[in-house]
Amino acid sequence: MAMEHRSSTFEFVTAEKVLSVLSYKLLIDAVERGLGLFSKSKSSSGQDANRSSVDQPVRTTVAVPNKGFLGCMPVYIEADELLVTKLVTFFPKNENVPTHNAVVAVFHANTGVPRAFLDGDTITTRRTAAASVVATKHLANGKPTVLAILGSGTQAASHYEAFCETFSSLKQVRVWNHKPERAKEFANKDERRHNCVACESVEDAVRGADVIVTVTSSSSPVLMAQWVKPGAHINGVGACRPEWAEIDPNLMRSAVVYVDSREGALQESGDVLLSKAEVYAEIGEVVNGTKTAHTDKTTVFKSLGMAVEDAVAAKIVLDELGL
Ligand SMILES: NC(=O)C1=CN([C@@H]2O[C@H](COP(=O)(O)OP(=O)(O)OC[C@H]3O[C@@H](n4cnc5c(N)ncnc54)[C@H](OP(=O)(O)O)[C@@H]3O)[C@@H](O)[C@H]2O)C=CC1
Ligand SMILES: O=C(O)C1=NCCCC1
Repeated sequence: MAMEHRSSTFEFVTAEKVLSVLSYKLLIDAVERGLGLFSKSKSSSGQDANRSSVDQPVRTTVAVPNKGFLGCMPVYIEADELLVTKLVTFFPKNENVPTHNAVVAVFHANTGVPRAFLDGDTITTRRTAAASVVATKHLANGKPTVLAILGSGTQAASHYEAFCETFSSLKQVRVWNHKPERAKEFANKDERRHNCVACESVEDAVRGADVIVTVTSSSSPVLMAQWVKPGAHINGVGACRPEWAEIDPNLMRSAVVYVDSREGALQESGDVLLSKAEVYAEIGEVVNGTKTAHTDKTTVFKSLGMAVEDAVAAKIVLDELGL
């Protein structure tokens, strides 16, 4: 559907179209490259021939008191001539409508003229799981056989899909939710029941797990240090406000902590700020080979979500649809 915009036209890409082309196979490679470009951009000087320019400020947010917030996430990726911004809302108390809603706007980088508007929900859902997969590929200690997912909402579903598709070594996925019936519903879906079990407690879910994903809207820790197997890898995906946390501060302090953006984490992540944990590296630095993947230690990838991930996802959609 083309929309008139002054003398030019731009496309509106529906949720169905995004879903039809945004495969994890394409996305995981693209997100990995995007994370690398983002971290390389800041670590090299303007004189460096290998410099890769990514201009991505930390997300700005406006709050709707007692309800949620609107986040604005712009980025320019010079190497791909991508000028993109996502607008995303998070209203955690929503019932019967999604808690996250997003649109992604893509502009022509040479003129600034709008090029396309994309439904942003699948982009947000899938690129976040793709980022966790990338971190897990680099940081997990060997091939994971047991995955624990804390939370049973939209991100739980995308992480289940992306991890099962990527890690053929997985034998069991355990899911916990603060409302146990929802964990059971999640695990009993036809396409999941062959390898997915619902657990009554977080401890039962994470005991012995190789990889743990926290995808809750909790503002206080749900994952405690004493339950985690030494050497496990944790993807901390929720708790995107400076006063919120999902992970025990003791676990944050004792693990090797990786983030998507150091600057973002130091402004937005309660898990990092409240625990005063040291941030060892950006995951993009590991991708670039400039920081070590401490696979033998307990590792946390604290994900907050970045516009660079949305932009590379939007590029896949536009390329695949020939727009
Ligand atoms: N890092 C990133 O890039 C991104 C992070 N996120 C974050 O990931 C998290 C999950 O997002 P999403 O799956 O889309 O959200 P959903 O609303 O779909 O799911 C939220 C989950 O958290 C559970 N939950 C709600 N309140 C609590 C609580 N107090 N304690 C424990 N669990 C709770 C919900 O259970 P129930 O429904 O049964 O109440 C549900 O299982 C959120 O924090 C979100 O902001 C999201 C997008 C990107
Ligand atoms: O990156 C995103 O998109 C989001 N991150 C944190 C929660 C809101 C959406």
